[in-house]
Amino acid sequence: MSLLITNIKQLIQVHDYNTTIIRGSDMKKLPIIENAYLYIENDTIIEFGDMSDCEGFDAETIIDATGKLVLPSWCDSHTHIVYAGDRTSEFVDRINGLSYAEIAKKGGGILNSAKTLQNTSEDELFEQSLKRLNELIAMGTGAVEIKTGYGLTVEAELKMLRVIKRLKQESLAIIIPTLLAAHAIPEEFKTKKEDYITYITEELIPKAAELNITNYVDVFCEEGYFSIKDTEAILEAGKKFNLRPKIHVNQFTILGGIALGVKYNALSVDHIEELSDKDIKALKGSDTMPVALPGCSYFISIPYTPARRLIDAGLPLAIATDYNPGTAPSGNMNFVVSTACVKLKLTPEEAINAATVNGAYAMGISNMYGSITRGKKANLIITKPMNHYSEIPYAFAHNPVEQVIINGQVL
Ligand SMILES: N=CN[C@@H](CCC(=O)O)C(=O)O
Ligand SMILES: [Zn+2]
Repeated sequence: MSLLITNIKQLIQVHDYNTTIIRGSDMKKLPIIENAYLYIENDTIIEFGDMSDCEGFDAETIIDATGKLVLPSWCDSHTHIVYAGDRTSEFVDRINGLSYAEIAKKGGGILNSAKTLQNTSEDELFEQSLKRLNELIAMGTGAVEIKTGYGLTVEAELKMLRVIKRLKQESLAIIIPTLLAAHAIPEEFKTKKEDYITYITEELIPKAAELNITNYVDVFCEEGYFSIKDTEAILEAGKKFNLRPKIHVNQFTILGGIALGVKYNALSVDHIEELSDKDIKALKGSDTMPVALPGCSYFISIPYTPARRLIDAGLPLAIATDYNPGTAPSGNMNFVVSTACVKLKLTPEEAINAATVNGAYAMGISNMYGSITRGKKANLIITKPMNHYSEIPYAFAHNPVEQVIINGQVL
């Protein structure tokens, strides 16, 4: 199967060499070719260049992209899209002034979603999740991380993992599963949190590892959820099964989760609505990607990640949706890219780098995804007609995506 895309107004995120992470001031650069072509064989990018050099390709399919842009599809490195039902009643509570903690206290929050998921059949959970997955693919996402964390029992967490595995089998999208058993303390463990930690470390993680579906472990390191000591015990247990951390940190309070994540060589530390100079120091020189989730800040009205401080300190940054029923019920990466510009003060170049190469890095797949590079997988967005990539974040809440290509297949 071969595909030639011609007359591309701007071919975006073009790298001759395998770029796997973009840091600091380099995030301001977004390499493009104006009036370009792109040639794909099967699932792989074979060649690209100036339209004037587009000769000798005998492609089975030709797409004329006159007036349109082509860029790598979005890499959404933080989602919780496997959930059951919704939490619309909490939405109204929040409008009426209740905080995330207050809503959780009155029986809402993660435990509410866990109860619903435990009572939902595996098939039904799969159907609901597939619908969300297809919606976000249509909005330009080609690779997505999906967390467990609404099970909170061995049975329900494994059910979530099996659903993620099925999504992986049935969808063209690249799916990276993460085990988030330490998402909240179940009601029955409320007065004996230590026992839940033991349950996770001695039962849940070993059983989940047996399924061989995930390479990552997550913890909600936050006041009222999992302390630094709890988080360390879980990361230590994960390490025995080669599960690399991708953790929730600094969403509401700074507990020291960033330094702990770096100590355990976390692939990413996510949220960071709160940030100290000590956190920045811990991240410097590490292989850990900070991830901002502006959709969550928008939806529950908490501070936006101080992204400028991270990037201006020479660090990389990824952005993701955090798609979940409680704090970010949207998988629209176009909105995230726009919000990153408007609220996090990223330039369009920085936001696109954060949502492509660095998003792929935060899923451990940036050697194959996230940029237009010969030999990398052909995961692409063809936009609607527009003049410049800045229009993607500028026209917020518009859908800039006309066509999505995943692993060389036009959807
Ligand atoms: N904060 C922890 N986890 C999710 C929210 C989960 C929920 O409220 O259902 C987040 O990333 O925001
Ligand atoms: Zn999350």
